[in-house]
Amino acid sequence: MATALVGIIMGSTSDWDVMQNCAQTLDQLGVPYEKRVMSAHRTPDLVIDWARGADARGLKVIIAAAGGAAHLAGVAAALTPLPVLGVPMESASLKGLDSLLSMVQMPGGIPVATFAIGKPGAVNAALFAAATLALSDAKIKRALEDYRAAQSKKVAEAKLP
Ligand SMILES: Nc1c(C(=O)O)ncn1[C@@H]1O[C@H](COP(=O)(O)O)[C@@H](O)[C@H]1O
Repeated sequence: MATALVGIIMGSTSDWDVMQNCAQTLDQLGVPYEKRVMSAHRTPDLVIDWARGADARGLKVIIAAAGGAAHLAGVAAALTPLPVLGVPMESASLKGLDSLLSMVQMPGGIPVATFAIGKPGAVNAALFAAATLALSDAKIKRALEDYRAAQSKKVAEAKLP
């Protein structure tokens, strides 16, 4: 199995329903990844160990998903020099606005590149991670070009009822 280049982490198994779209997109592009559930609130020691070791394990990009008081991405970003992409999960009470704001409003100095709430963000974070890797990987670049071409064809050929 190829060494993982992307680490997908999420605050709860309840985030997987949405985040499987991120994993599927990376699968489509042939980008190797690892995926883990961990929480800055519920498993702080695990997050510290995992994020501190991510760079040395060969990961290049981290995608962190969380909902509500979504601190996971920010805490991971504080623990690693790797780029961290945040995907806010839709929350039951505030529809994900809480997740979005707690992820995007990072203090200066520790960036989290924050994507749209829910599935569009999950897919786009995977595409963005792949685009970052494509800067130095011709195979991933071709896979991204093919993805775009297929997407354009689908839209151009769409039939309305
Ligand atoms: N925001 C965080 C963090 C964190 O930021 O560390 N850990 C869990 N959670 C979020 O809590 C929500 C509810 O979790 P449960 O469904 O397990 O109660 C999830 O969306 C998760 O990402």
